Amino acid sequence: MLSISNLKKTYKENTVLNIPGLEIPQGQSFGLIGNNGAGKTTLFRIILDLIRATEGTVTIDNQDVSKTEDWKKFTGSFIDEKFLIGYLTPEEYFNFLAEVYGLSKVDLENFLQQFKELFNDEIFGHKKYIRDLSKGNKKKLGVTGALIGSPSMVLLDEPFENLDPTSQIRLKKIIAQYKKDKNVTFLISSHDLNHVTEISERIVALEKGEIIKDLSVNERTLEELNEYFQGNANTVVVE
Ligand SMILES: Nc1ncnc2c1ncn2[C@@H]1O[C@H](COP(=O)(O)OP(=O)(O)OP(=O)(O)O)[C@@H](O)[C@H]1O
Repeated sequence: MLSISNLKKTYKENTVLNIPGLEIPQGQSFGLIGNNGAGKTTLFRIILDLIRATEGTVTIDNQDVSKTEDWKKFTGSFIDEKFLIGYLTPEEYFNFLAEVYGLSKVDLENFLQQFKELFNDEIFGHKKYIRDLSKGNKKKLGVTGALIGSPSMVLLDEPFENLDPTSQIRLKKIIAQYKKDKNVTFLISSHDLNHVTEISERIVALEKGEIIKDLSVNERTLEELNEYFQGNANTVVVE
């Protein structure tokens, strides 16, 4: 269970995140949406203790993420390319992760087998450094890296961005499979309302750092979200 209490992030006088309370139970697939600058990445970065909140707490299984380390063992994440190691090849990168997470060579081969279709023969065997991969292939590598080591919670920031349509569908299948087989909690931010609605049981929308929608996904949700963002697009900004 991830629990957020009285969370605020302020830069100078500018409050960019203000979440009085939010609980995400184990195994929930949680979609986070919101326009540019709404606070999605800020929230993920606070959850992962990459930045500190100005006020409030985030706990994972009752452990304050800013004060404990245990949650790191079962939390996978991919926020951006800085999570990768550009001077390694993909093979070297996964060997490194396997060592960190205590996977044998066979464990690693079995793990990577699930991503064979997603990788589409473009990741391995090309003697390319990660820094030279395309944006989409870097994304595939990062998302795969977030799933190594049997995490029980996974945070992915914009996992579908830069992926071709076939890869988007393949990734959705992988996420659904992980959720079904391993009861993994997924926190996924996305600008793609179709994808995020399809893979989430619950969707939270942020606007200017505040939760303005918290929906259990049903057959009406996508329409509701489209109407909401369409309404925003029709709003005339008066300076
Ligand atoms: N270091 C910083 N200093 C000042 N303001 C910051 C800093 N980091 C983030 N912000 C501000 O916090 C707000 C939220 O940004 P954030 O990146 O979390 O939004 P987002 O919802 O992820 O946006 P996007 O969809 O564009 O990725 C923005 O207004 C941003 O300018």
